[in-house]
Amino acid sequence: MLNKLLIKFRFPTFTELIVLVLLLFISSNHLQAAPVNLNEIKDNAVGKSVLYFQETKQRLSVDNAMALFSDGYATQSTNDSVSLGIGVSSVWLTFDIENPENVQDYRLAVETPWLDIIDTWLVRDGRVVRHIRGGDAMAFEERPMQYRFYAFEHTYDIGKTQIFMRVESLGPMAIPIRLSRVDKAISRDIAAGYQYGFLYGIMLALGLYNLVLFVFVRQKEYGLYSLYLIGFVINSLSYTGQLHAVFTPDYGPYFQDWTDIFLMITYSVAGLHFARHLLDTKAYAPKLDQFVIRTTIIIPTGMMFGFFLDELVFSINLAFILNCGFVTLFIAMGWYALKEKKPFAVIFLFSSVVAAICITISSLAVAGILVPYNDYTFKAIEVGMAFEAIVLAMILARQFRMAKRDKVIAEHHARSDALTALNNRYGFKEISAPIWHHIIRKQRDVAIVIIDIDDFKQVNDTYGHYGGDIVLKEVARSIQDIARKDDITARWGGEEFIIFLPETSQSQANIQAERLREKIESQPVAVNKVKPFTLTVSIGVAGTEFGEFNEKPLQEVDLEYMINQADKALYQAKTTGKNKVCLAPCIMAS
Ligand SMILES: Nc1nc2c(ncn2[C@@H]2O[C@H](COP(=O)(O)OP(=O)(O)OP(=O)(O)O)[C@@H](O)[C@H]2O)c(=O)[nH]1
Repeated sequence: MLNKLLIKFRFPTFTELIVLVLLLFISSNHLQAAPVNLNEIKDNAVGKSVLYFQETKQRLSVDNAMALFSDGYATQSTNDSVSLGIGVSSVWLTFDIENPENVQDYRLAVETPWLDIIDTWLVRDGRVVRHIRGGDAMAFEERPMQYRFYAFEHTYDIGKTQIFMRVESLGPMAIPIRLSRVDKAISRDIAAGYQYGFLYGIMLALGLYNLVLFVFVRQKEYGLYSLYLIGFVINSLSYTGQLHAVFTPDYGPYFQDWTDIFLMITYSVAGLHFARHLLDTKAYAPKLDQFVIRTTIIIPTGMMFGFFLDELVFSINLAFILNCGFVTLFIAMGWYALKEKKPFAVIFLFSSVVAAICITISSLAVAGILVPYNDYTFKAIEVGMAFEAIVLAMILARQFRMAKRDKVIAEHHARSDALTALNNRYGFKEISAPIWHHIIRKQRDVAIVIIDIDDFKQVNDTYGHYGGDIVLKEVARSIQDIARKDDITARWGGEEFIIFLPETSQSQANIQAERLREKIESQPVAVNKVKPFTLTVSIGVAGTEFGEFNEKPLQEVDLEYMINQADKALYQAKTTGKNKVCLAPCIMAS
């Protein structure tokens, strides 16, 4: 009829048009996808050669399915991965393999590890020559290959081999099929082994490093971060089957499924709490913080109910919800931290967004939406997570350094006097104690000088507290100027100062003290442009001569006693006219 139309060159009648449309419709129903030519492929996704349909009611036999395909009851896949959503009915797929020349070994793999049951029938000349069953629901050791994904190898004879597959799964129905020459598949496996080894190696090393830090530093962040990272790596190894192939080959799919769910929930919960602590969200985003806490209580509790009631699908859904929420909550926490100008917020948010983009790329690629399915897009999720892990580790390392620096600063503040920047009483004791013991061991001389500003109350009364503070700073500066490198200077109390002079006898210390007294006396102090006034100090000195103090060997004296003696000498200086140096045991020096 079509020929007639073309030969006569006239407009078709209405009836002819109807027939033409029907013919077109029938021919489109008899879909004929291009076969996969083994001459042309080495290592290819074959999705675009695939026809598929979904079972509607009861389970079909392979003969029923073949009949339906030959009746044209199918849809042509336009993507490398056939993708139909979550919780959908089982799918039948078919494609032809054309081998024009040599008999060759090929590996067929379905590259998502979560598909429950996959059956493949190889058909030649209308006869099933091989049936291969596998999938995630089968124990690892019962699968056609001890491999990450459903896969089998086959030697294809010359001519056409039809492939019929049935895929059943409760999880996302994404079916990326790859046909590779076995040698190519093996080299891809080796390359993937290196890539995964590298990524997981980094993540595990970071996880373990932070675990060690947690054990020694006892800071929650390190523990949570290491749980998050190690949990993620073990989860990846578990759902790709590698963990079970090595450690738990006999435990079966029930154990494997629940291990995946437990690990997924563990690392998500640890990751979320890690982010809360790192960013301190409780302080400025209490609602979000509470939401995260509740989420990490409710979902694992629900999951445990699912576990006790043996509701696998319910628990899987909860784990997926938490996993999706995980990325969103990370970004939300990062966003709040950024608004609060928290340190590390920018880099935290950046790494979370990169991870989220990578996860989306992999998900879309596997779902066959917008993003082409290939090795890079498939592994984007791992790369994204590794990137985030490294960035978070860097943040933790920086935080560790900052915490150490803060500790040093805090310790310094605890030991020094804020007004004069000299040591305070605590700092003085801390520093001088070991030197005191050293001097005793070596039988050297040592001296203590205590300085008190004369009539300081009057300074305060005349020039105010502010003026008094200026005087205190001036005296501290003079003490610093006179002191030698090894002397330990401190503010001992209100307007009292102390100097610890190692390797110095009492007579030498007396000279130093006298020098100091003269220096202060000769240096008028100015407060608020008022006429400068003169200060005086009284000083008490206690020290050894030839290794003896008050005719006692130094071993029989302690530092407190020597300080006490210097204080008594100071008291004598005060009570006998001020502006003078007195020596212990209370001998007038000048
Ligand atoms: N401005 C200022 N005054 C202080 C500080 N610490 C203590 N004082 C004051 O120092 C004064 C010490 O007074 P007193 O103990 O009577 O001693 P003084 O007036 O120096 O008399 P003498 O010691 O007998 O010469 C008090 O008025 C304290 O309030 C301080 O850090 N800054």
